[in-house]
Amino acid sequence: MTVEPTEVEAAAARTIFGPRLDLAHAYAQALATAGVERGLIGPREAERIWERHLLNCAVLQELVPADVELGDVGSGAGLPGIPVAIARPDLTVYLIEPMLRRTTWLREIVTELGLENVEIIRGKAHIVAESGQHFDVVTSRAVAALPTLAEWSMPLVRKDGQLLAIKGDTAQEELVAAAEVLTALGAASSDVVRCGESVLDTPTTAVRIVAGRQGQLPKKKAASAAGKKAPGSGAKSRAGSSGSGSRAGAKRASSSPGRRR
Ligand SMILES: C[S@@+](CC[C@H](N)C(=O)[O-])C[C@H]1O[C@@H](n2cnc3c(N)ncnc32)[C@H](O)[C@@H]1O
Repeated sequence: MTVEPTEVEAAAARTIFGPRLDLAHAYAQALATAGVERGLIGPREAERIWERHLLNCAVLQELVPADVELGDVGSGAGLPGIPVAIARPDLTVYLIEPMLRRTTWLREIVTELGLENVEIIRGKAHIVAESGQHFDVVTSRAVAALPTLAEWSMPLVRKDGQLLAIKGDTAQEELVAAAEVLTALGAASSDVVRCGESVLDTPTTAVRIVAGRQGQLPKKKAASAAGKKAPGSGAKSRAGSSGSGSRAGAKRASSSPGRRR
C-alpha cells in the first residue's frame, strides 16, 4: 500500500517539511503499513494519515521557539513528536512513552528514518519528572483530559517554558475545568491557539500553558515518590539502544486517557 497525500495535503507538506519532505513520506508510509499491522494506529487511519496525523501534528511547530528541548508525553506511534522533529531539525525531541511495545516501534522508526534529533524515554510522565528532567516545551495529543494532563506534564516544564496540548473542540471547556489545577501547578498564563491556519483547511487547536516556575511534582506524587523510588526512574535511552528497565510502563495511570485520535 502506498500512501499519497492529496494535492492540497502535498502542498501543505512541502511548506511544513521543506527539505525533509522525504522523511515525512517515509514516516507516513511506515505508519500506514507497519504501524497499522502492529496496532499502533487503527486500520481506518491509513487513508487519512497525512491530514489527521502528520500535518495536524507537525503544525504545532509554529509555537515552538528555535533550538529548544521538547518532550512529547504519551507519544504512542510518535505523534506529535516525530512530525515536529522532522519539520524542525533544530529541536531535540524526546519521545516519552511508557509502553514497551510502543517504545520498541519508536526506536525502530527513529533509527530507520535516521532522526538524529530524537531520543526515546520509556516511562510515565511523572516518573520522568521524578528523575529531574525538564524541557522547554512539552507537547501531547490524545493522552488525557487537561486537568490530568497538566498534573502529568507541568512538572516536566522549565520556568517560562510551555505545555502545548493538541485538543479538539472542547479545548476552551477543558481549560476552564483545569483552571484551579493550573494555578496550583504554577501556570503563568494559558490560552487556546490555532496552528497551521495558512496551510491547513482545518487548523489544529491547541491549549498553550506557560510555566511561571520550573515544574515540580504535585505534593502527593512527590511524597509517594520519596517513599518508593521506582526502579529505572530517569533511565533515558537513545534511539536504537536497548531501552530502560523501568516498570512504569506496566502500571496503568488511574485517570482515563482522552479520546483516541
Ligand atoms: C491514545 S494514545 C495517543 C498517542 C499519540 N499521542 C497520538 O496522538 O496518536 C495515549 C498514549 O499515552 C500513553 N500514556 C498513558 N499514560 C501516560 C503517562 N502517565 N505518561 C506518559 N504517557 C502515557 C499511552 O501509553 C499511549 O501511548
